[in-house]
Amino acid sequence: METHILVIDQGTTSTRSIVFDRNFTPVASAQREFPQSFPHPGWVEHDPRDLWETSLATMRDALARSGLTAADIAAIGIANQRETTVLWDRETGEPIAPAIVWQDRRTADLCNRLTAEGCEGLVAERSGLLIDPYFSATKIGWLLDNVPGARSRAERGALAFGTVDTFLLWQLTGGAVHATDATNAARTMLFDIHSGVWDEDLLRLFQIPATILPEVRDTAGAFGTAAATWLGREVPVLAMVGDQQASLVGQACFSPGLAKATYGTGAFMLLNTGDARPRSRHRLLTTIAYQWDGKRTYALEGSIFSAGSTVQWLRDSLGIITTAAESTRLAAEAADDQPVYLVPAFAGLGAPHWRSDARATLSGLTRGTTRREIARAALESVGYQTLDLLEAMRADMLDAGLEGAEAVIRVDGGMSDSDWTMQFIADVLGNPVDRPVVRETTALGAAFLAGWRAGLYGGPEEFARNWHLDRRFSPEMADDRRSSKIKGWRHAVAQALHAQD
Ligand SMILES: Nc1ncnc2c1ncn2[C@@H]1O[C@H](COP(=O)(O)OP(=O)(O)O)[C@@H](O)[C@H]1O
Ligand SMILES: O=P(O)(O)OC[C@H](O)CO
Repeated sequence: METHILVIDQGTTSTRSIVFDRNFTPVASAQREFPQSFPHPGWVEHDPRDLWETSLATMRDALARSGLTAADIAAIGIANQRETTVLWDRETGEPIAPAIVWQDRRTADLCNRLTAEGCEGLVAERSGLLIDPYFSATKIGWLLDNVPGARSRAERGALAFGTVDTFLLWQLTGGAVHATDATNAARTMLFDIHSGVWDEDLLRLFQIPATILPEVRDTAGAFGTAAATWLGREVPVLAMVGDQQASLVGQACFSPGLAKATYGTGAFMLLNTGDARPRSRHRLLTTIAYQWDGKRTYALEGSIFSAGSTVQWLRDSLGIITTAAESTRLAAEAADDQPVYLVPAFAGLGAPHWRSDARATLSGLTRGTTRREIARAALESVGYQTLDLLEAMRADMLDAGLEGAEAVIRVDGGMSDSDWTMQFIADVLGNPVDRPVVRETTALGAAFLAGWRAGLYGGPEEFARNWHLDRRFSPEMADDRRSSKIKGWRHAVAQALHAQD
């Protein structure tokens, strides 16, 4: 009986596969890490074969652990790290080079040049994005120009491009399907998010031949069939979705005004804007939240580069904690009267600043400062950065004459385990923060989309009714204390930015 869903969650540092039953309860999972490669400063690469092999291995392991067989699986859903770029040979399926990961900054000079030449308007208008090495377009161009023979092979139709979803689908279907979904296409900087097609002007600007591009399909829909070789029987692939959009779905943020924030290594906040595509005046991204039945729903997105990674820095570089959870205990014991600020610009600052040259600062130290105050400053930095994103989102919504973001934000990701941090976020936002019972929202979102399309489950309304609150964190901080803390943060950010000027 085809009663279960198998999800691949292919992330930046590890791949997981989870088997869900028809009520979206996870019944078995498997996880594998794979090597990260940093061949030069600012470069980040993955071996695309690792992404596929860990996907296959974890799918098989999760299925074996569930005690089920492929005959019990109604559909496969894929959620994936976004923007990461793969080029492969259509004949052999072999990648022509390592995947260039979303974090890779090697095309920064080209992006700066295009911005200086005034191309930002066209890019923002069509793709909803800012010109930045984060997105796929300049990564593809780099591969075409730097892998010997790549451009001419691409021009004669011998190469295929894909984000990770597309590469995994190609492998799963034995090269039969070269497709992506609208959420992933929206991250390439080559896609017209308004009409839902590859954009000829952007392709010309970034010098990308159309021959390499995948077909763009609905987020929930038919993507072909995984070959019987992999799981012992053919299984349809019925959903593909970028991981941050997957968690927006998993958090049941289907109505305009609903927002989610995922706190993992970095943090990503997405606000559902419905049919509206507000052009951000505060350096946020306009992106596709999901597409089904040919209809696109949009979102505003802000990304914070350092969230959980700031806690990892306390652990691995400073050595002042031994586990991530210890940061919470220390922060709770910190002296209240010490205004210590950590601006975690370890990899520059993301939205709304987009300053890759900014560097981290730790300020307000006195002779009495201990690791407690530093741990608290690290956790608080996540709250302040969330505030900066939320304020930018509200201002954009107001400018566009749209309803502002609803007061409640749904949170998930590893760091949402920290009650102290979630309470601080609620305090500094002056808004409630809701944490759901199920925090595997990325895989859950992909499972819902595939299960819905497989006919195992009703639509979004039914799924939304099954979203359950674990805990609401309500703001408790006094207004004057809140204002003075925010003022201190703004001052610290200004210092971090000016230090580079
Ligand atoms: N109790 C906690 N307090 C603070 N940070 C935490 C806690 N638990 C996990 N983290 C942080 O959350 C991150 C892991 O979250 P996860 O969602 O698994 O990340 P990713 O998917 O990006 O790998 C780590 O960076 C870790 O430092
Ligand atoms: O793989 P994650 O969870 O770090 O997510 C990465 C994002 O999709 C990058 O845009």
